[in-house]
Amino acid sequence: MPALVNSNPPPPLLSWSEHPVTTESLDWAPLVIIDLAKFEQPGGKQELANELKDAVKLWGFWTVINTGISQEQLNRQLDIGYTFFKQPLAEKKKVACNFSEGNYFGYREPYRLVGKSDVKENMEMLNLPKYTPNYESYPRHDLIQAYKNEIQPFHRLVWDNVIRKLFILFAIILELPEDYFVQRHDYDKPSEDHLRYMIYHPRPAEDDAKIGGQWSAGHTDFGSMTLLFSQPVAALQIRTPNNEWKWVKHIPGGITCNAADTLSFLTKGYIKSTVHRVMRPPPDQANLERLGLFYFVRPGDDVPMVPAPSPVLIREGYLSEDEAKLASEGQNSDAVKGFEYVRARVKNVHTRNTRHVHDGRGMKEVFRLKNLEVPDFYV
Ligand SMILES: O=C(O)CCC(=O)C(=O)O
Ligand SMILES: [Fe+2]
Repeated sequence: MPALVNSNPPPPLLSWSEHPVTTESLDWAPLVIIDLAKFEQPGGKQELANELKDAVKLWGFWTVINTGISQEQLNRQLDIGYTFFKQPLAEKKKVACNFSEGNYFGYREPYRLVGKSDVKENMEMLNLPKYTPNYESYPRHDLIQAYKNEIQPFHRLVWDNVIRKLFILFAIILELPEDYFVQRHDYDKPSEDHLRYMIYHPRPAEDDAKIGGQWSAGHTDFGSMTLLFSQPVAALQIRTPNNEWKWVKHIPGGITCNAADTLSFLTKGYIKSTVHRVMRPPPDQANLERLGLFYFVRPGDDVPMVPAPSPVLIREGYLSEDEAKLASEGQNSDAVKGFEYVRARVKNVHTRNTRHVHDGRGMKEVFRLKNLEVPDFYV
């Protein structure tokens, strides 16, 4: 008899079809495009680091192309995500985010009301931890388990092909050893990193009008970096250095990237964590489901949250010699570690009362945890 293998075929996938791009001419953000095909070429890393420098300092957002991730691989992930969201709620809730513990892994259900309105959130998401021994016993939905053979390599591919390279470019920009950020975000070490499927469901115009057309309030991301696989439904806006809101344009095959709060405080504000929000799409796209694929990079669980001892930060006045010395000697046994920060931050944001946000006043506070002070926007 042949060896017994799992003979149940995985459930069939629904097929997600890409929407057409908007024909509206919107006020697009002028994001720099980083061509990762140059990365391995002689002098390529230095060239890309030069191109990326202003983007990380001023804009906090940029787009990468030629990532080595194929359209077919991307489409399969979108099909898996779409199929997941079309399952019954009871199935999706089997593995859910636990915000009381600041745990973002699992399914987030759109049950909350937006601000003071009677309008419900319109977005669902599923956050998948890394496929490393640390998360082997972490519960996963049956559908996700059934497609493990595809999700597992994809999850790591995103890190290897894109995240690793961007961290090397940051290190070059800051004149640090090339592996400085890579080591602190190692795929094989525990961290709160996750691959995310996310879907926004269109709302009636009357409902959107009640909440100022805002699908997601202005915020910065908590971790180190976020990757958003570019998709055609325009909705994401960033707040520019001049405090204007500009739309992020679809770059087919590209990945929009943004630096997040951790990289900003590890570099004393040199790397910018830019405020962004999600709005009701333009009229020709306002009735479409918006499916997205993301990778949220978090600092390693055990990484002390102390500034990088970068000569650039010292030269440009972001960091004193004393702070740099302390950081490089690792004399910060009391410093908050990555896991503690991320969990506390997720818990804080998701369990607080944000009912005043949509009354037009917005909010900027400071999140404090031991040695850390992080600006906290909700606008
Ligand atoms: O949907 C998007 O384009 C952005 C979502 C976002 O900013 C987030 O989930 O942090
Ligand atoms: Fe975000």
